[in-house]
Amino acid sequence: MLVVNIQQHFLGFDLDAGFSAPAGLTVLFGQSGSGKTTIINAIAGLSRPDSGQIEVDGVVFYDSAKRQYLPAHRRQVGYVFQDARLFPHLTVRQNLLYGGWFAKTRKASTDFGHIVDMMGIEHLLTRRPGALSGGEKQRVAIGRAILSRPRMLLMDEPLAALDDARKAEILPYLERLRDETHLPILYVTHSVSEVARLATTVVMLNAGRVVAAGPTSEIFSDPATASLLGMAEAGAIIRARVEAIEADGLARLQTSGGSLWLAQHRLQPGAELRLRIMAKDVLLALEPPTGISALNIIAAHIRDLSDTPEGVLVRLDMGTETILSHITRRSAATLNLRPGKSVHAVLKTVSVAPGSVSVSRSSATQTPEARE
Ligand SMILES: Nc1ncnc2c1ncn2[C@@H]1O[C@H](COP(=O)(O)OP(=O)(O)OP(=O)(O)O)[C@@H](O)[C@H]1O
Repeated sequence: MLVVNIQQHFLGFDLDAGFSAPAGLTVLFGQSGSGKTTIINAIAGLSRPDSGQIEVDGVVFYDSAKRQYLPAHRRQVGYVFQDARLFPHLTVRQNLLYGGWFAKTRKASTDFGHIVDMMGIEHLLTRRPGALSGGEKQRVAIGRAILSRPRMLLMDEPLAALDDARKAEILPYLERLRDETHLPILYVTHSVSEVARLATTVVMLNAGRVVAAGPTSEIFSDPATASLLGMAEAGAIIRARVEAIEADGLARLQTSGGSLWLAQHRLQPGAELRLRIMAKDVLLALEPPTGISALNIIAAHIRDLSDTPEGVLVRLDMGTETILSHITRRSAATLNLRPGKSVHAVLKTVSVAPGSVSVSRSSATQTPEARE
């Protein structure tokens, strides 16, 4: 577990940020200039805050009150930057083993094989970085960071320099990294779809302060987060499991609120997914609507309503999950929406996180099962 509580003053900017990041992938998320780089530089030991504490798994990196400061080279923090920063004259194998003081032990060679396999870079070991794609270089850079046996990993926008195809290629490796290494990973990104796909915990920063922190689904279904993201990006993330691929090719998904159907051809029964449901794509009806093309209609209860500059954001409980719907003030008044009321949420679009993987637009007439 990483525990951070630091203060730093620059001319025109004050950072005062406290949060903890458990094992798993914690995304540090916030607008440009909100203090993300200042925080990760302080954790890496590249800069010293004015005051505060930083601790990883009980090891004190910095404690101003106790005058403790562990220099960067003794922190054992793996750092992955936007650009892979590999040595161009060394092969991939040599890059991976660079500084590999541990390389002669049997455990080390097992680790090497395991990490090479986890990052899918076995076939690249004899190449030099010049002969790798951007995504491959990043996988090697991540492999190198893990091979240094870090206490934790810091990743500063590791996909920002890649095009969408390369991003999609690397995301499954980041998921494996998150699920198999049990390292705390602090990951900086501007991309909501990366957060949706990867984050187990989200720390939202605004002007040097932590404005929200917690499990991803909770943070994204919070109206306060929605207003920070803006209504075009606001939306909940819910978990789903693929139950079956039906005869017409639609995948039937089980969520805690009921079944959903998705036209996603690459899904396999049993797969666990994260779905992103944008607030602007959720309509509300008092009765289960009939004769409409939307396939995904789920019974829900209104938890609360909050005003936005453009309308009303409705927070809905759907089983144990929470989703958001952004509607006009006139609609909210006409339907007399209030907390506790039962409604039917019509999901125009459900996308598998990240949004770039696939988007399902339902086209069939509603079936009786679709109302479940
Ligand atoms: N060494 C410094 N001296 C003075 N001001 C600094 C210094 N480093 C950062 N700042 C200021 O601190 C604020 C936060 O910067 P920081 O780089 O941490 O933000 P960020 O969230 O990482 O932004 P971005 O997403 O653009 O990388 C900015 O206003 C920046 O100008």
